[in-house]
Amino acid sequence: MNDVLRLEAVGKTYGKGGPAPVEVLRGLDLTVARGEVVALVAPSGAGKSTLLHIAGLLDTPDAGRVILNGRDMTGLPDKPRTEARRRELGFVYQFHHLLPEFSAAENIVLPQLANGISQRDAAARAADLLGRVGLSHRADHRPAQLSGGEQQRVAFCRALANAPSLLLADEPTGNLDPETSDRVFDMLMALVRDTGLSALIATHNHGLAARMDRVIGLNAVA
Ligand SMILES: Nc1ncnc2c1ncn2[C@@H]1O[C@H](COP(=O)(O)OP(=O)(O)OP(=O)(O)O)[C@@H](O)[C@H]1O
Repeated sequence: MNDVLRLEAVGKTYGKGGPAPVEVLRGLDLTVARGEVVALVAPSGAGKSTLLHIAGLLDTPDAGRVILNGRDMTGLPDKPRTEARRRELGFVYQFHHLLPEFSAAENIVLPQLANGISQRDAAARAADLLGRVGLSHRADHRPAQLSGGEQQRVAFCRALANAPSLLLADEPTGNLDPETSDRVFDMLMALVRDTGLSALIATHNHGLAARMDRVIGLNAVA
């Protein structure tokens, strides 16, 4: 079981059976091996978000299978899918989506408490992660008090809070200026490598994609 994620012949059509169906994915095969960082490069509208939602168990394909850590997740009820999402997956988006009323550290502690980790262990992990991205001195600041790059670094730490096996990221540095994007991306890669995480990272940036282990292109179906 060396693949963390395996998508087999995945298909997705929005509005199937309706007057204006939109076929987005057809017969898509994709694997992410343990410890591998894969870039997903796709033109706008090709179905990158759809694919990440399916891989992230937030949406279901209407054909094919989604296998996460050797377990076929296709057709499972919501409860085990939600559980797997909370324990095995980490998410980073273009915008940080941090909780504004909580500090950087609290934003990393809260998802751990939801998974039954003790306050003490959660706080220690948050401190460790913030240290790895050079933000120990910002632990008690709220998101609005942080720069865009700092907010995104906290979002990376939050995604890793529960030690997932797979990170799914949608344009994780797309909201930052090119120089900050490069620096913050380096930190994300260091975090991923240090923790032995696997990742599927969608980006329009070919320079960033070239720094990952493998690049997968996604073309529009129609
Ligand atoms: N709920 C929906 N109903 C109908 N069509 C949809 C729905 N969601 C997405 N689509 C269509 O599916 C296609 C793929 O959308 P998706 O958001 O996956 O693309 P994307 O590659 O992430 O694009 P971008 O880079 O612009 O975010 C688009 O043509 C979009 O209009």
